[in-house]
Amino acid sequence: MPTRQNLDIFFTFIIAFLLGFIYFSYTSSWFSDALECRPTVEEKHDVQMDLHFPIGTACKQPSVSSSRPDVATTSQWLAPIVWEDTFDLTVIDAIYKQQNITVATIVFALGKYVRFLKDLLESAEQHFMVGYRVHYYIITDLPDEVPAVTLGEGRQLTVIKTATLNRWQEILLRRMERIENLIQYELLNKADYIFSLDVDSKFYAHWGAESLGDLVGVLHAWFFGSSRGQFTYERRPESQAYIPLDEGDYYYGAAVIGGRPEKVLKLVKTCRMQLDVDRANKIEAVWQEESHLNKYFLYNKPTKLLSPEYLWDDRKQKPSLMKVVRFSQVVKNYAEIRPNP
Ligand SMILES: CC(=O)N[C@H]1[C@@H](OP(=O)(O)OP(=O)(O)OC[C@H]2O[C@@H](n3ccc(=O)[nH]c3=O)[C@H](O)[C@@H]2O)O[C@H](CO)[C@H](O)[C@@H]1O
Ligand SMILES: [Mn+2]
Repeated sequence: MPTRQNLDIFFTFIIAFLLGFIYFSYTSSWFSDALECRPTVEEKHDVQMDLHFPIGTACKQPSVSSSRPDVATTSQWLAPIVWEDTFDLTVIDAIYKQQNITVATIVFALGKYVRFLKDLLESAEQHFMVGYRVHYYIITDLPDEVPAVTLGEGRQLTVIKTATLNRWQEILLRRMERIENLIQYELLNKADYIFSLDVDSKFYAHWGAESLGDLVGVLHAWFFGSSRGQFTYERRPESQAYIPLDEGDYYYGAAVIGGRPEKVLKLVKTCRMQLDVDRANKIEAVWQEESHLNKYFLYNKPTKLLSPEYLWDDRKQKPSLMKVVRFSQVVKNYAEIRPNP
């Protein structure tokens, strides 16, 4: 016969167990992932990253001739260069949608640059990785000024407070180090892909999973088609970002850097170390972290290149080979917006 005391102990135990269960399921991401059957990043490496194509998906037959004879669609090392009409979104989405990926999107907005966040985020919600999980990480010294933007399903935003810096050059030089920390302490096991984006920008058209790759660079709008001698690489041998005049593939814009977390980590860590050496030697590369990025990409080739459709400039006339502008730098008054000349 159960006594009253035994029953009390029994029910207390049940209630404690239920409370523990609820607490654990709220606090443990492992638990919620397991409940949702979301694979760990390691499992994804093995299985999910295969380009599995669902049986019975209708799509056009690929052409054997080039769909874009007017532009180069591969680099010398056979990395694709992504242009409109070089990919079939039906096929891309059939492959990537089922991978249930999360794209971490890192944006710096310090000082007056917070004013660009609203347009950037609102346009991203319309055009950027729509239908995929996106986690924005906004790094700012003015967290209270981050605008409230309505986010779609599967999309979230985290604000990270950082110290104010009074030189714009310093803000740019420190980007690599901050991205390195964020990946190392937060994103390695949370994100499948990463993009770092300039905040003074806006999305105008589709930007989707065709942009994903192990290491992704973008061809700078102002230097596309220029000869390598004209690229604004760092030309002083004293800097770690030095590139000789007779070397160089493309001029890459630092406004867009992408890839798998471990690949981007290697990039930002290497650039940060080179920046540290330059700092110790009291030399600042001509285009700050962009010069170091260009050096990195010269000797560590990106696996996917995004055409200038993915980094245009509102001030620039659109040539006929540009069938679409997806993402573009907005016009700004440098003297008014930057903390120093
Ligand atoms: C299109 C492109 O590739 N742009 C690059 C270019 O000039 P940009 O003129 O595009 O540089 P920028 O003034 O937009 O600065 C780059 C980014 O740093 C952040 N920021 C900068 C200043 C500030 O006071 N607060 C703040 O938050 C913000 O995210 C901004 O978008 O060269 C810079 C280095 O000199 C960077 O490599 C930029 O990515
Ligand atoms: Mn910019």
